[in-house]
Amino acid sequence: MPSIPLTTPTARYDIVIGSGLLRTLFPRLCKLSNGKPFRPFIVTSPEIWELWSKSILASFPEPPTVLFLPSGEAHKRLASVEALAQQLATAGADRDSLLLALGGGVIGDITGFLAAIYMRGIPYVQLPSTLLAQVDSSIGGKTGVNLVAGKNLIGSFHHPLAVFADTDLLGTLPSAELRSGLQESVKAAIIRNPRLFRYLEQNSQAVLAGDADALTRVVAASVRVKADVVSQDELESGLRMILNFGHTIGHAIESATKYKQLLHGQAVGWGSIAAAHLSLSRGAITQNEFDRMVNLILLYGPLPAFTAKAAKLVELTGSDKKKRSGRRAFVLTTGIGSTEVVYDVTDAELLAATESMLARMQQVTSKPSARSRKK
Ligand SMILES: NC(=O)c1ccc[n+]([C@@H]2O[C@H](COP(=O)([O-])OP(=O)(O)OC[C@H]3O[C@@H](n4cnc5c(N)ncnc54)[C@H](O)[C@@H]3O)[C@@H](O)[C@H]2O)c1
Ligand SMILES: O=C(O)C(=O)C[C@@H](O)[C@H](O)[C@H](O)COP(=O)(O)O
Ligand SMILES: [Zn+2]
Repeated sequence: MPSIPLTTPTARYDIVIGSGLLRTLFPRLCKLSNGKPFRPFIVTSPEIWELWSKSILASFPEPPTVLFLPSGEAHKRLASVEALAQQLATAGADRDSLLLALGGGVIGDITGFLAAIYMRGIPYVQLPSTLLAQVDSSIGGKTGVNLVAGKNLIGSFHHPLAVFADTDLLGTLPSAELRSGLQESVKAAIIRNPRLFRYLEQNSQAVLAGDADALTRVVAASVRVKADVVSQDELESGLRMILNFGHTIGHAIESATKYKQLLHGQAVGWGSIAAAHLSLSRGAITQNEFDRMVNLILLYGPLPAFTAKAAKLVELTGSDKKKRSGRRAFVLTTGIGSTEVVYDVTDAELLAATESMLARMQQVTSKPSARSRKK
């Protein structure tokens, strides 16, 4: 069973990946707490609990308290954090309590933030239940919520005590969610792992069919990329920005569509295509590299169409957190497996790349998406 360590100046923990982890959760938590008593609180959604409560409860001597949050990106906001904090207080949670985030990136980001601020900080463990959460969001300690003004604008860095990525959970994941998560793995491959890139190119059938070995391999390779980057730059002062490849425009798309039209991974897929266009226009990648990147992104689609103008998207990049002293930081790809962060991308260049991405969207999608996220 892969167990990948992540070490930063403030934290050290393992990301354990494999089958059957939920069924053995309680003894694993006892080991983590070094014999100190702890009171577990599970934060999850009713849908996930319905599917997986039996497995989770199997290892607990007494049922833990469960706090529910409705599914969906639209609930990733401060009001949800306050409601959960109130429930924690009413249930008597204290600094010996341990939050367990059982869910996708939305539950993980909210629970991590709640853990960061409840009583000025309590511990939590990530139990990622979507592919996206297993390959990306459960790792690295970025927690927070959205504002109308922009994505993840409120939050903190607060690392979990451990990440237990039980790959059995992926068995109940809808196909669109699996494909959305794969966009973050494609991102990891583009920025830092040419071997993963080739594996994703050559094994799409097995990966998309949910083959357990193929998915475990993709999760482990993606986690290694993220753990390696975060270990070197915990607070995103430099290297960590590369994990934001595709997110400058991706986040603008999510914000322009009010977090309702696209899944995060789908927005990142479009944003990655825009970033590849910009990289091509600067001569940072060859036409062949560009084609392989776009083909791989679309192979793990379909990416639904959305409604937003290029100029609006460029305007919305104004709230990007990578900005330094007012200068836009942009993550370019300089080849399969390599990146460069540049500070001289002009509005005109970004607009042209965004327009090229929108033109591609017109080509590959016939009609606007009817998909809308749960409110
Ligand atoms: N903190 C980070 O570093 C980081 C990294 C990447 C993404 N994110 C954030 O993650 C969020 C997206 O996460 P996501 O894609 O996991 O979406 P999500 O959390 O909304 O989950 C997607 C859907 O899948 C359902 N679901 C979850 N597990 C399931 C299971 N095992 N079986 C069946 N259904 C299941 C959920 O109920 C939900 O409806 C975004 O808010 C994004 O900003 C954070
Ligand atoms: O962990 C990181 O660093 C990332 O950028 C990972 C991204 O996939 C993720 O979507 C993250 O939440 C984006 O963070 P933000 O700081 O750009 O809001
Ligand atoms: Zn992301």
